[in-house]
Amino acid sequence: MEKLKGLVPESVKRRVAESSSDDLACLASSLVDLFLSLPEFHQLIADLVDSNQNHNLCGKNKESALNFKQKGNHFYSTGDHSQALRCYSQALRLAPLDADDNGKNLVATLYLNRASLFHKTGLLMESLRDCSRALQISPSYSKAWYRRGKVNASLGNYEDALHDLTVARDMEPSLGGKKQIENELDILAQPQEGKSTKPVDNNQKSVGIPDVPEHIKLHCVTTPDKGRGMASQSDIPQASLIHTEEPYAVVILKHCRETHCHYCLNELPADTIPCISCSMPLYCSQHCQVQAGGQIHINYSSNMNIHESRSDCIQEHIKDITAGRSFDQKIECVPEHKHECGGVHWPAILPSDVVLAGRVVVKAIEQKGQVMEVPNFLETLGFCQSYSKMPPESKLELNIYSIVLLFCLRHSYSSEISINGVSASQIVILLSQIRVNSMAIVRMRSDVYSQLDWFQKFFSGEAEAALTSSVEQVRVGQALYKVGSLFNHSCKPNIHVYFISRSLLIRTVEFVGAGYPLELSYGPQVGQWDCKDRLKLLEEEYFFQCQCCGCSEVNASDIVINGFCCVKANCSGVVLDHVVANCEKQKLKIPGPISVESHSQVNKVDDIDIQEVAQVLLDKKCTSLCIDSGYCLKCRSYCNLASLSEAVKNAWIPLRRLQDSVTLNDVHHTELSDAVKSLGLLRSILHAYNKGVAEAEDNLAQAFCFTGDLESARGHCKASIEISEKLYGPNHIVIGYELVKLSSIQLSSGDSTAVDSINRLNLIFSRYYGQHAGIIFPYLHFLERESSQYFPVKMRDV
Ligand SMILES: C[S@@+](CC[C@H](N)C(=O)[O-])C[C@H]1O[C@@H](n2cnc3c(N)ncnc32)[C@H](O)[C@@H]1O
Repeated sequence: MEKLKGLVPESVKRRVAESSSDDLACLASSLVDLFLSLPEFHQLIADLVDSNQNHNLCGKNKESALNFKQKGNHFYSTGDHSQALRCYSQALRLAPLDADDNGKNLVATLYLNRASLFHKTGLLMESLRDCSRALQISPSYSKAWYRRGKVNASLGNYEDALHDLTVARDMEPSLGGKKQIENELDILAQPQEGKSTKPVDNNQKSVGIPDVPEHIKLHCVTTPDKGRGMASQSDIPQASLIHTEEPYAVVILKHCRETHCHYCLNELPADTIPCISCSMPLYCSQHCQVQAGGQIHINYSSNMNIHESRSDCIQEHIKDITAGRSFDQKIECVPEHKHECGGVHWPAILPSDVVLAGRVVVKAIEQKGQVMEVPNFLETLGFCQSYSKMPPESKLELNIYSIVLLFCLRHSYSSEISINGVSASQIVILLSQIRVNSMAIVRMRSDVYSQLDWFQKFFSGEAEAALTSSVEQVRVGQALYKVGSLFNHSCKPNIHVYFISRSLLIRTVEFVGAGYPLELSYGPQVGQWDCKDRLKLLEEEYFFQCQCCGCSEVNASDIVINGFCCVKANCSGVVLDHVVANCEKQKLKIPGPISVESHSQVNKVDDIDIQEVAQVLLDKKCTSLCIDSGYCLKCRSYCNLASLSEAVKNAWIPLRRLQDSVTLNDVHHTELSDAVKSLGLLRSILHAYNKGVAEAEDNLAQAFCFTGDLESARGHCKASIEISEKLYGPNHIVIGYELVKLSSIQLSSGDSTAVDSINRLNLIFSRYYGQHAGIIFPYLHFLERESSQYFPVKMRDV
């Protein structure tokens, strides 16, 4: 792509830089002509769409599949189970569905090999699913019936095991084989201990998305500052579910391609399923595979005779297993990966948002039922866009990608797709809409589970184990939601977004009055960053100047978050550097008199210290408030910020070193004591509620956990939380995440106040995630279970 950019003449680049959404068609038409005249462009398209190249990234390849199968068999026999699994799964990814391997279907053989591996390693459900997959492809595969019977027997599912083994015996051609199965059947025929129960297949379990209560009705409102936005027609209590929605289009992010399902975006199980026509996507279940790639058509005719001359219940059993019950579920009418399939490279190579644009175009065309001459579907989608406000470099990229995508779609989807200035400009607009309207689908960072390891190590007496992770969310996908994109941003959001699979759910995090805007955070929040950093990010990523209450009204958090403390002893005032001071002055330049009432954010703060700090700004009711950098806002004492900033920089050196040592699992005592001294220095220079102090406290908590000094760890963790409470407010989800750490430390050190922390974090989580808190964050169940085991009396009192 860089090469193409370099081939665009400077004069055209200037035109692109100056272009607006109104004159795009003419510009795009010149670019199409330019690219068509360049051999390099034709080569690039050929590379992206040709599925028959030597170094094919995404196609099926029987030879490679057989190679991986052989390696898998080798690792299996030498006992290297994880390598064997990797090889079988890779072979499955590469094997064409109709490939033959010594008279057997290769894919069915691979599923069976993997099923044997799972059986051997105790992954019984995975094994059962792979047996069924092998049988759906080759219903008369006696070894697969046999393996299925054995796995069902291991699961205690004796009735199914009997049926499986009966079918296996009948289909087994060799006499020796038949005899062996007879023996197994004899053993099963003896009375079995325990009850025969159907095992629950978690792979097929999906969480139902609840309906929004009927009395909650949202409507779209328009304001001069923010355009369209959403509001409620009536008052809404805190923690109410106000909106759920399925995406219009979704794409997995590149870094999650090997770890998450390409359809539902959940973490992949061990028994991954590949796409049937290419080697790129991986799915967690056949349901997701079919939703993404379309229905699989297997020719059952050659297997029709397998039902003959068998009892009704055995016939029913064969039909049940080989027809694949999971396909019965309702299939979306537009399989979203289908047009990218067949081994072409472009879906793997182009950026995720360009692939997402391709999915939007195809879905829009499919829904219309005809390929449109001009894809004017954008109007019907109704997303806003900010093309004209984008920097020149982004505009050029969008213009190039739009033409490349059109060529890819014409090759892979429909030759009727027209490529001209009008269609290319429409794709440019679509890409710019995706930039500002798409949402990142997130998941809780899975190494939260490493906390679980850490925690269990404490209980088993391995005190040197470390608290390895904070609770974090990772982006796994990018999606467009038609209604979801109408919610505007606030750095002090009153609603919270989360995802179950690909479904969007929105909940209020505080009481919201009728008609009041419902606003979520696009990323930055008050308490996380100061105002200037938030404004910068929103400007750079979303191309707007934030007009939310957090950025336009004085709030205590923004004043103290990067503040220095006053040089005068016992003064709780704050000293601002010139960047923060200028930013706060901007807020006060709002036309009209400044009254205490207008600054609702400050009035809401109930903590007396922090209110005192902020109140200094509001005591003088005029626009010429003195927010000079370097002077205490409360007592006006002067503070030499230049020398203090240098001291702060130096104080961070030992703290960062300590952090690195924790990461490397190698903490020395001297490092720890240097870091404690640095924290003391930071506390003497920075304001008591400065974010940097909270981070230093958190670093130390982690390091003391590592060394097993849980009392110190608990103290630093609490100190960090106290600051976060001032910056975010006491019931913010960030406090919930920090309480997870604190309660883990408390539980580990036998401190019964863990119960209070767990109760508090449960309240916060249910406010943000409602009844889904445990699904989003399974570690909650673990904390509850452990605390009721160790402090049963206290838990009962709650
Ligand atoms: C996802 S859209 C939200 C819906 C949009 N207002 C509309 O009319 O379609 C994002 C766009 O809304 C506007 N917007 C959202 N939050 C804003 C805020 N806090 N301040 C100013 N503009 C905002 C910006 O133009 C931004 O690019």
